[in-house]
Amino acid sequence: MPKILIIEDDTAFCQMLSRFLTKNGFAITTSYNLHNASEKLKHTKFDVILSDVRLPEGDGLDLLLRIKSEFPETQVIMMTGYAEVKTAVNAMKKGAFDYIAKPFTPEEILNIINKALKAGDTSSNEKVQKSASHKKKETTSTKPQFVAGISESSQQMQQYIELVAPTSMSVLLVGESGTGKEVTARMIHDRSHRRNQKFVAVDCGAIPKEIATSEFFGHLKGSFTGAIEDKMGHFEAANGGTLFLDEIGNLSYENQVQLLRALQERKIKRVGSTHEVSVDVRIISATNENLEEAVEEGRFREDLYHRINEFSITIPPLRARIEDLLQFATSFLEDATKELGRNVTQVADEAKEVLLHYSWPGNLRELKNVMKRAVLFTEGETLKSEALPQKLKNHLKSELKGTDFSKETYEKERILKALKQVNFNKSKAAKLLQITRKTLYNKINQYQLDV
Ligand SMILES: Nc1ncnc2c1ncn2[C@@H]1O[C@H](COP(=O)(O)OP(=O)(O)OP(=O)(O)O)[C@@H](O)[C@H]1O
Repeated sequence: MPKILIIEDDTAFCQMLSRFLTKNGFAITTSYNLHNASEKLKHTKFDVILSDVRLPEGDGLDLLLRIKSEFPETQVIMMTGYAEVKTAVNAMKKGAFDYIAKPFTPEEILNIINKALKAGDTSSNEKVQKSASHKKKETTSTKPQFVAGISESSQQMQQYIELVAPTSMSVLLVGESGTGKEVTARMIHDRSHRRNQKFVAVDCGAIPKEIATSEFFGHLKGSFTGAIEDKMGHFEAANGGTLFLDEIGNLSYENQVQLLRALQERKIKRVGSTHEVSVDVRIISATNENLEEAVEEGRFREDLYHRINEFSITIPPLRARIEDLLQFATSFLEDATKELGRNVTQVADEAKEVLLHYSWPGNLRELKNVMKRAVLFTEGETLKSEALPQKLKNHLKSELKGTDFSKETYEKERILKALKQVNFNKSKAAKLLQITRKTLYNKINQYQLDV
C-alpha cells in the first residue's frame, strides 16, 4: 500500500483528506506542522508527500529541499491557494513533482497522486486501481515520453501494436518485469477506438484471493462484512474501454473461472446482487511467466489462456535490445531533467560505456531510476560516470579485468562485443558504438577482424 504523508495546518481539511485517501487504498500519516513532519520522516519512508506551501513555522519549500536531498525517490506534491501558483512553480523547479490548487476535486487529487507514484516508481510499486484515477487527462509538462526504440525487435513490436490496436482482439503481453508491458497496453488503448474511454489497470498479483470477486465485479452494501457501501468493480469501471490485467498468472483458479465466465458472457453480477450488467471491455493481459507452462502444469486454465491470448506480443528484455539503450537513456534523462528542474543535456562517453555494459535485470524501470538518480547528482550539463551507481561501474570493471588496457585492445574488444550484440549487423553496430559505418569498416580493417 503506497504511503502518503499529508502536511497541512488546516486540521479539519487535513482530516477530511486523510479519510478520503485512506478509503481509496493509501496508508496515510498526517502532520499539522513542519516539526512534526520532520519527526515522521525520521521513521518512515513515504512514497508521496502532500504538503501545503504555507505552514505555521515556515514554508513548505525548505522541507521540500530536505526531502529531495534525503529521499530522492519520494515525490512531493505542493498544495496551494489560487494566488500561490508562482510559489508552486518555484517549488517544481526545486524538485516538487507537481502542485495542486485548492479547492480540488477528489478525482484531481487521485489523478495527481497516481502520476506521482508512477513517476517515482516507488519501492512498493503498487498499482492503484481506483477508477476515478484512470480518467484520461491532458499531457502535463512532466509526462514521460514514449520511446519506440531502433532495434529490430522494437520495430517489430511497434508494427504489431499498430496492427492489433484498432481491432478488439484480446492481447497478451509477455515480458520480464520493467520491460514496458503497461506502457505498451496503454499505447494499444490509445490507438484503439476506445481511446476516449477508460483504461483501467489492475495488478492481479496484488489482490488478495478473498476480495478478488468484489474487486473485479463490485458488490452491494451489506453483502459481506466490511461492505459498507455499494462498490463498482473494475469491469464496470472499464466499461466501453480497456481493462489491463497485469500479472494475470497470479490469479487463483477460482478467480480464473469467474473471469472466464465474465469474458464469455460479457455480463457480470455484483457480489450480493441478482441483477446482471452487460459490459463491453477489451482485455489486455500481461505476464512475466510462461503461461503455456502454467497451463501444462494445471496452474492456469487452458480455456482462459486462449481467451486472453488472441494476439500475443513478446517484449524483449533490455539486454536483448541493447541498441535501444542510449535512446531510452536520453529520453529518461530529458524526463528527469524536466521533473527535477535541472539542466543536464548530455551523457559523457565514459558514462555511456558503463550503461552499455550493464545487464539491466530490472529492465527499463531500472534504467529510468538510474538516470533519474544520476540527474539528481549531476551539477552541470554533462552526466558523468561518477553519478552512476557503483554496482554498474563494478560490472564494467569486472568485464575488463584480465584484458590489457592498451587503447587498441580495448577498442577491439568493444567493437567485437557490439557486433556480437547486434548479430554482426554493421550498421547497427556502428549506431551502437556511435561511430559512422565508414569508421567501423576502417577499424575492422585496422584490427583485421574476421567478421
Ligand atoms: N517505450 C517506452 N518509452 C518510455 N518509457 C518506457 C517505455 N516502456 C517502459 N517505459 C518506462 O519503464 C518503466 C517500466 O514500464 P512498465 O511499468 O510499463 O513495465 P512493466 O513491464 O509493466 O513492469 P511490471 O511487470 O513490473 O509491472 C516505466 O517507468 C515506464 O514509464
